Amino acid sequence: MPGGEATAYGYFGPVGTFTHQALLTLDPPAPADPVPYATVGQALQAVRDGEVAAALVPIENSVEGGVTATLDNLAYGDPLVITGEVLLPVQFGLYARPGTSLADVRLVTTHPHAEAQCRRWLADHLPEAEVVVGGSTAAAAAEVAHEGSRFDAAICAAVAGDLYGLEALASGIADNPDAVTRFVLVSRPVPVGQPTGADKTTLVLFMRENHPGALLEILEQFASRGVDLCRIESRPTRRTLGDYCFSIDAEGHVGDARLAEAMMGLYRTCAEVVFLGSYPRADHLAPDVRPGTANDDYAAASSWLERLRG
Ligand SMILES: O=C(O)C(=O)C[C@]1(C(=O)O)C=C[C@@H](O)C=C1
Repeated sequence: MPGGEATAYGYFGPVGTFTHQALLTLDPPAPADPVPYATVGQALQAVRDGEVAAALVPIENSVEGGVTATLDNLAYGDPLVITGEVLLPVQFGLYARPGTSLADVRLVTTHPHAEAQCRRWLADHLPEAEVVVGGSTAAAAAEVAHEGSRFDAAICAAVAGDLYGLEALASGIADNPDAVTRFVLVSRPVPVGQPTGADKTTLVLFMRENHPGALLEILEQFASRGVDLCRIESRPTRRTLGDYCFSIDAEGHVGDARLAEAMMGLYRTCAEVVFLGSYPRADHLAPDVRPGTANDDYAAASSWLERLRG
């Protein structure tokens, strides 16, 4: 970087995406002049290239599930780590150029996750309309705003509709009004922060070979140490059809003895364990520590073993 290390953050843009709104709620706040990128891949590549200090990208939605562009990029690209997360309730509206009525809408554009979250409304209110999925909800709004755009309307946030000079044809159109998207702040590998008592750890696990009970062996590492999982999904390894790895969020921090022990068990059991960071939970929920799994319990067990070994 000319002029030294980058300090600005990147995000999945343009201005007006849900990711941009989530960025504005970061605590501590993001440095001034965040940089929008048109795709999750470009935002994460900018972090790898040192163009930005970190990037905020969506990873999971309460209705549509994992954002595969993010999960796969983190699992397979050059190493990156998650240092924080943000939760944002997401609500959608249908926005069009002023003067358009609902009856005029034939062609709609939006982000694939937004389309999936408004499917019922679209089937009920615009059964004849075609939906073309594109970059992001805000990019869809910007596209519709062009005079002469082939699209009649965009599904996006009210912020994006207003920003790009569109008018709401309908608001609150999500099939589930309580949907929440989770975003993660990603940087190049940095020393892991201190445990806060309410943390999450993200891992990707590659198995040695497929065999009966392989997933159970992974789950046992967590279960026997009283570690709860917040998310587990399988993703193709891209090697051969039917070969999958597991993307996991576990409750706790690599500095917590029970999670560290579970990770050592995974290291022994799996072909590869990709550590994607331990970071504070956005909901500040502290884990329910099962009897015998606190740091003191592990320390007492180690001292006992040391005494036995003389
Ligand atoms: O397109 C946007 O506005 C985004 O920030 C992306 C994204 C997603 O990837 O899930 C974020 C939240 C909504 O669920 C829909 C789209």
